Amino acid sequence: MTLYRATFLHTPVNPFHHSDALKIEDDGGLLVQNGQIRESGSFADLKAAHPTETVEDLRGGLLLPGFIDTHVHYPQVRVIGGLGVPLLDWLDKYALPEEARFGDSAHAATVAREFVSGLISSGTTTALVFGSHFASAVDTLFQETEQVGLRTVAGQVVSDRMLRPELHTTPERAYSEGKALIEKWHGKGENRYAVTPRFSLSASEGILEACAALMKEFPGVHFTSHSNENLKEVQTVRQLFLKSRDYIDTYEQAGLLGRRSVLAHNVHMTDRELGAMATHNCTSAHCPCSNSALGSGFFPLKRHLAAGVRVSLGTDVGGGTGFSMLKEGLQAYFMQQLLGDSGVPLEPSHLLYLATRAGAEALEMDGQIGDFSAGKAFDASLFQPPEGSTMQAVLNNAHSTERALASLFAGGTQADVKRVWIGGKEVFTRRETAQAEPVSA
Ligand SMILES: O=c1[nH]c(=O)c2nc[nH]c2[nH]1
Ligand SMILES: [Zn+2]
Repeated sequence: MTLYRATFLHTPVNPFHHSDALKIEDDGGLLVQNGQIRESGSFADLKAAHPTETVEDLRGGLLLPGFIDTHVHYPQVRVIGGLGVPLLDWLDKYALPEEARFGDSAHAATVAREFVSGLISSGTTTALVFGSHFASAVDTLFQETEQVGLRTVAGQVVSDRMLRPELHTTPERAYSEGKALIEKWHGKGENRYAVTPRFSLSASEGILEACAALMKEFPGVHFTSHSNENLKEVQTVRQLFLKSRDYIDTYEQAGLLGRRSVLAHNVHMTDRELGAMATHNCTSAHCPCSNSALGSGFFPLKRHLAAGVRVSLGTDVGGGTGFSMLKEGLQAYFMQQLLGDSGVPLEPSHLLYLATRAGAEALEMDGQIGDFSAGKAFDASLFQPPEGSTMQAVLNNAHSTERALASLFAGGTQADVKRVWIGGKEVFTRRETAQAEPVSA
């Protein structure tokens, strides 16, 4: 067993429901055996109870539960930064041409490495991933995540209209390729499968039926898609699905909504749609950087909470601007501030919860990951800014550990991630480089 000594913070309960949800151990101890946390508390108590265990000293930074990104696109790493256009134009101009390249296995393998290393080096240990339209590229992604150990819920993206011909499939092929991928990867190591129609705009009723058939045949799989992101998209979906009451109803009528369903965005929601999401116990993945970059709109967090809809956080790379869940937390905070009375004032506890435990709940993995309680896997990220950096000065002089957490969300980047563990295995260690010196006159 290893006794990790660290300043750690976590949210074992939901801060939107409990005012004391943020738990802080300034000099904490986590006793880890076979990748699982056996005991969690103060270092002094754990050391007294286990005087002979090996101690690994992680003091000097903040240890957080590994981030859980609940909406991120594997084939969009290289289109990060396509600014200046709304969703449907962004898809045509940036995302879809790049996604059409994933029939090329060498390209798919190179980007799979970029994608997985981008996530773990940002402190993300679990991700709900929008895969590729090409089954072979999804297989490549799972091979990479299995090798690295990233906890991954992913699936083949399916569509049969309004994208481009290379990205279209048929209901029959969507079913047969999905079935083969599920049988190969769902439950293998830390991989799970998510049935993934791209969005109702690009999916006929036949595609949604094929998705439902897979979910009926394999009840443990997850479901993910997009919904209510952009007004033009919403209007088009309304015209395409004349028998549906609204956007959410297109998925609801197909029988795709349940406890393991995560819908990204949900910016333009009716009260009926929020009620339906609450009834089906599914989750909205809020992607604030993407919503800002694409000008999609302000996420109605207050209305989600009032309706009892679960909310988690996603980076939405590449509509979003990078893999940092710290940046997503900050952008969520900014947008709620800008909403004034219609917004929810977010505190550090909310940001940490949204970036960690909320994702575990969205994926129904909260019995296993999401916080540092005894019994959870040791999935953790150590944030320790480089020597001489501004962030180091800020954290070292924070008035409290809670303030340090707020500062980390405000100014932390990938450069501040020092070490990352998944199930007790260290999957990322920062290479220390020579310190930059100011040039003297
Ligand atoms: O943000 C988004 N990114 C996408 O790739 C996409 N496809 C459909 N809807 C989408 N929204
Ligand atoms: Zn997306």
